[in-house]
Amino acid sequence: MFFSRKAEPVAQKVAAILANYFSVSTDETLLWCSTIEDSRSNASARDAGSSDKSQTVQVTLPFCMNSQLAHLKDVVISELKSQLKSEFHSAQLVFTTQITSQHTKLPPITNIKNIIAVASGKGGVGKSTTSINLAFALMKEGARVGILDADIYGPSIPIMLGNTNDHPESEDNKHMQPLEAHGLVANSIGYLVPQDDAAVWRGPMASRALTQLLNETLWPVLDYLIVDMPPGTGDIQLTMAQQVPLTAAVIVTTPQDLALADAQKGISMFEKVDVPVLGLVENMSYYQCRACGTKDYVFSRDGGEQLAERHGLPLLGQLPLDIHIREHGDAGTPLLIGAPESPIAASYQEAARAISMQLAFTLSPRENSNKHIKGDPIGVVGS
Ligand SMILES: Nc1ncnc2c1ncn2[C@@H]1O[C@H](COP(=O)(O)OP(=O)(O)OP(=O)(O)O)[C@@H](O)[C@H]1O
Repeated sequence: MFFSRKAEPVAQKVAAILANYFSVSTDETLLWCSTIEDSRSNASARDAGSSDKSQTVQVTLPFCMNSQLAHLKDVVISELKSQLKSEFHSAQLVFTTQITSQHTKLPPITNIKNIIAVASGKGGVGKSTTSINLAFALMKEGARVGILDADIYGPSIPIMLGNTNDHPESEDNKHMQPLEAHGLVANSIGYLVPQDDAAVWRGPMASRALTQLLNETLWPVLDYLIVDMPPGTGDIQLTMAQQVPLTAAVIVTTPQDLALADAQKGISMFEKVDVPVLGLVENMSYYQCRACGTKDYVFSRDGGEQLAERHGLPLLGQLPLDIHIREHGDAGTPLLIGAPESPIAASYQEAARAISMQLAFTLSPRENSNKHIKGDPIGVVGS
């Protein structure tokens, strides 16, 4: 078996179909497509006097979308069948995922391809809930994901992961093993110090804690590390955004005017430090009555959409105010784990795919993109 470097006609057709599907250029999608020729089948085809070549087109997507791959494959195969004279079997099209490490101004952290800050201008809008569910949603879509709870003033990730009594282990007193819950690797200031201690830290100590957590954790190879930022847009958040090699940021807001004004400040803060904002997630967009299905727009309507439009940013998702989101978070089994087949879980996954695609389509790959990927350290501690 060998890989062909130049795109064979079938691979070119696949690239054109994908370009149309994702509304990007064929130049981009051609980079995803390669042809694998099975020399054994070719030999047997020749023996049988046939000139048929057994070619497999391999598509390596630079973003994750596992839940949609079967549908995408159906679309490509049915288009190909209408375009090709010869037969093309479904087994001749293979999809894989290889998330690219995107450029950052600061040098990358070992093993982490992309660091995504989830931030909100205002407290209590559901930033941590959104962070954890997006992390699991990205995982479900096929990415390797970790979460870092940088919310020094109210670390809630340990509660949402149901492992508040666990502590990261260290063999050399310098580095920590991250904890693992439901397959997600995590670290949080909440695992290390009593909450009341961290809550009185001043700015420099708080941002030093974040860089230490980031640098001293033995992260396995991760496509995405989600960083749950402390709420607000003050000096502490600005320093954190400056000191960490953030690939991009996602802003969480409710549709309410008050929250939107603060979300706007969040966008400006990341712009100031040259961290691209991928888009907005609107949380608590509406409440849907379980008895009659009526939607109430408790915190106003479509504010996130309008703010996104004003800044030319995508609205990555709209999540309802829903009792299950809160209950599953409190129980240590976030919605994506506790109710993975629910429509709300599907909405988080849609937002996760949008984030992954935004990263792949709007940012530039890092030079020497894999130099900092050293491989998984031995033994991640499970809970
Ligand atoms: N969409 C939602 N539906 C129902 N409850 C939600 C939703 N989003 C968040 N919550 C609940 O609202 C509360 C605050 O959420 P969360 O801790 O995620 O907010 P936060 O913005 O991270 O807060 P902080 O500013 O304190 O860091 C939690 O009890 C959480 O379970």
